[in-house]
Formats: sequence, structure tokens, C-alpha cells
Amino acid sequence: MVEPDLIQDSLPHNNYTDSDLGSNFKKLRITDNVRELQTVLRDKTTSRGDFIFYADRLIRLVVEEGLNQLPYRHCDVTTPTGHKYEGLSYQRGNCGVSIMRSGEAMEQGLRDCCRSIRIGKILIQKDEDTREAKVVYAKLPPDIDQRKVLLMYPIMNSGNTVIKAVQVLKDHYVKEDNIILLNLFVTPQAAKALVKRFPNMKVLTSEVHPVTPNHFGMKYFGTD
Ligand SMILES: O=c1cc[nH]c(=O)[nH]1
Repeated sequence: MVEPDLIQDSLPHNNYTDSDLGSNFKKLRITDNVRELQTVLRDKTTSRGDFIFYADRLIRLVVEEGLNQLPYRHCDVTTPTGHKYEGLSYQRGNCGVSIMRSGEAMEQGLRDCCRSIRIGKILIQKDEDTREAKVVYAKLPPDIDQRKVLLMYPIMNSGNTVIKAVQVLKDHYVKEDNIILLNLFVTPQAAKALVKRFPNMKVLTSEVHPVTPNHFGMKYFGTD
């Protein structure tokens, strides 16, 4: 199955600066380590085993940074040596939602950080006749309107799939500013479309680039 957002529907263009995307759009700090992960994922000679290994590492970094966007409260603890430590504890009431199928690759990274987090799913496919992105399936926590939502989708070309998925969340009364989109690679075109349409949603990515690694889902799940 070719995911609808993986169909590049216009010429790539790179005429943007990060500041055009507003303060809710965030990119990982690009260290040499992060650049290496991105390089391996883009390299056509990368084996499937290495691809999964490096993808999981990059996903983990994006997930950990995503957790930084959630609310925390003060929490003092006592150390084994009897010292008081002024710490933080996350506020309950978060959930994940993966956009099938490639978003499911990010679920384990989220579970590895948040042991018992609820994870919902949304399936969007392109209608064969109209070519429009259509919602086929949505299974979401019943109290999702009370939660912060970590929405997961690794590759965005046009942004249409994610726009449709965010609309599903909003139809379930999720507030736009309670949504944090976790993504690995996005085109400037999709980044602009998303921040324009949903200015209060937080978007976190590892790279904005006119060419995205569209083989991601097929290589990760071994369906090529
Ligand atoms: O929901 C959350 C957020 C941060 N850490 C967790 O373990 N769970």
C-alpha cells in the first residue's frame, strides 16, 4: 500500500527559513550524531537491519524531545542518603496516536519512554476516484479530548495525510494546542502547509528538506 502522503504532488522547493515556520515548529538540534542517523536512513545501500536500528535511534531522539513539550510539575523526593531533591514529575493525561502505517514504526519508541501510555491509531488512504485523502479507520482513547496527544508520522511530503488526521482529532474535541506532532523528515512545503493550517499545534521534526526518504515505511516494515 502506498501511503497517500508519500505521493509527491508538486515540485520540491526550498525557499524558506526556519523562522518562517513560527515558534510552534521545532527541529532537533542537528549534531554530527543526528546527521549520521539521517545519512544512514537516506543511503540506498543501507541494509534493512541497519535501517531499523538507525531509524529507532532517530525516533527515540524525537520522542524524547517530544516529551519535553509536555507539562511537568514539581516533585520533591528523598535520596537514599537522606537528601531532599527538588525534581519534576510528568503530568498524567497524555496519549499517543499513530497514523498508519508508517507512524506505527514510532510506537515502540514512545512505549520505551512511557511504559503504559495509551496509543490510538488513524488510517488514511487516498480515494481511488477523487484522489482525496480519506479517513478509513480511527481508534482513539475515549477520553482523548482530555489528553495531550503525541501524533506520530515519520515522513511528510504534502502534509495532506497529517492535516486529515489532525482534523479527525479535532472532530473528537482535541484542542489544537494539545497536539504535538512527532515527525522525522518533512518538506518545506508540508511544514508551511501545517503551520498555516494549525498554528497552535506543536510540530517536532529532525529535518526540513525538499527530498524526503519515501522508502521509509516499506524499508522499515520490509514490504518492498
Ligand atoms: O505520559 C508520559 C509522559 C512522560 N513520561 C511518561 O512516562 N509518560
